[in-house]
Order: sequence, then C-alpha cells, then structure tokens
Amino acid sequence: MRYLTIALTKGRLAYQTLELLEKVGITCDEMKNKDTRKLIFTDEEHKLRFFLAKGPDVPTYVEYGAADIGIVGKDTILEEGRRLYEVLDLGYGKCRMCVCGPESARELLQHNQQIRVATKYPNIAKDYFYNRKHQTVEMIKLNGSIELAPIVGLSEVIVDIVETGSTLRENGLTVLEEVCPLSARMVVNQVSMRMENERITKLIQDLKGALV
Ligand SMILES: Nc1ncnc2c1ncn2[C@@H]1O[C@H](COP(=O)(O)OP(=O)(O)OP(=O)(O)O)[C@@H](O)[C@H]1O
Ligand SMILES: O=P(O)(O)OC[C@H]1O[C@H](OP(=O)(O)OP(=O)(O)O)[C@H](O)[C@@H]1O
Repeated sequence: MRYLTIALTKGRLAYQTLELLEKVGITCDEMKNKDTRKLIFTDEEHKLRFFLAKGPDVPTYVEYGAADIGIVGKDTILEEGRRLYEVLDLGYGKCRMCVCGPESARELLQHNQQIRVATKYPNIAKDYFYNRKHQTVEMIKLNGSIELAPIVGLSEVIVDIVETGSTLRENGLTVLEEVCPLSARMVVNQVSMRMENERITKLIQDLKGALV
C-alpha cells in the first residue's frame, strides 16, 4: 500500500486540523513539537504522510499530486483557482470575506463609482466586483494589514477576511458588503480520487462522523 500524502495549512487552521485528525485515530505528535525543523511526518500504521505548508501553496501541492489531500481555507481555494475536488466542509476556521471600509464609502459602492480596492485576494475581489456587481474598480494587491489601506488613503475600500470584527472596529471601519462565508475544507487531487477512491472515501466518511 502506498502512502497517502496530506498537506495541512500552517497557522490558524493547524491546531484544529490536528485535533480533528486525532478524533479519527490519526495522531502526529511529532508535528506539535514547535522546536522541530522537520518538514514531513509519517504515520506508519495508516500509511499516511503529512506536511505543513503556507495556505496558498496547499492547493498547488494538491493539483500537482505532490499531496493527495489538502486541508485549506475556502478563501485560498477560491483565490488560487486550482483544479482539485473540494470534498468536505470541516466547519472550523469560520469567517467571512467582506468588502469593508469607512461608513462614508457605502455611498461609493451604491452609486457604482470607480473606486480603488485593496486586498490580499485580487481574484476573489475581481470576481465579486466584475462578475457579480458589474462595477469597474482599480485593484491594489497588498500582503497584510489590509485595514491600513482606507485609513491612509491608498484605497476607498478593502476586500478582506472578517472573523470577530475586532480589527475593523479598532480601526474605525465596518463591513459594507458580504462576499461569501468561509471555513476550512478538505480538497483532493483529481487523479488520487480515482486511484485511491476507497481509502479517501473512508477518510472523508470518518472525518464527517467526527464533525457531528
Ligand atoms: N481572522 C482570520 N484571519 C485570517 N484567516 C482566517 C481568520 N479566521 C479564519 N481564517 C482562516 O484561516 C486560514 C489560514 O489562516 P492563516 O493563519 O494562514 O492566515 P493568513 O493571515 O492568511 O496567513 P499569513 O499570516 O501567513 O499571511 C485562512 O485562509 C482562513 O480560511
Ligand atoms: O475580524 P478579526 O477577528 O479581527 O480578524 C480579521 C483580521 O485577521 C486577518 O489578519 P491577520 O491577523 O491574518 O494579519 P494580516 O493582516 O497581516 O494578514 C484578516 O486579514 C483581518 O485583518
């Protein structure tokens, strides 16, 4: 039996992903050791390999088949647009993709004016403004602290993740429109889904069972 390889997202989703895997009897204690520089871990019993990667890289590993399975946020799946199967909503990492800005920007959105949109998610933002709202905007790509953009005058609004809303509140910004709800998802390589159907289907069923 060959190893199935699972790519996990580093950061916020990692802890809950490892907890969920533990519930279905897959443990990877070695991965929890913060001091380790080891990148890939093996579960001999279940013939699994795991590694942690930056979110946007997870769909890449899965599309190319370097990982059979990935656990990644829906935002990243939408933004990366890779060819893969999204098979399960894991229900954690819940947040929302939103258009945010100062209350004064609401009018600009309603009157379909040409505005600047700062975001770490240009593909999601383009799809929202061009295809759903039919509004022409100027897209400005940023890599973090997106909420700064409307405060310092780089853009009128932002498209970003809102979880608790604290970052917006503490910076005098608000949600103006909701783009879509988000959560962690399980994704599968298209060839692996056929070649390893039985094992992958069993893992999906086990995880589903652990979610309820
Ligand atoms: N408050 C939040 N901010 C960002 N992502 C969140 C939040 N809550 C849940 N998520 C989900 O967690 C996933 C992974 O989060 P991660 O910690 O990698 O955040 P990131 O800010 O995108 O990464 P980085 O810090 O490397 O730029 C996101 O893709 C998203 O689906
Ligand atoms: O609604 P909240 O609970 O405040 O969470 C939302 C904030 O968290 C994320 O930023 P992150 O902490 O990943 O930092 P970054 O801006 O540097 O990406 C996101 O980009 C928002 O800024």
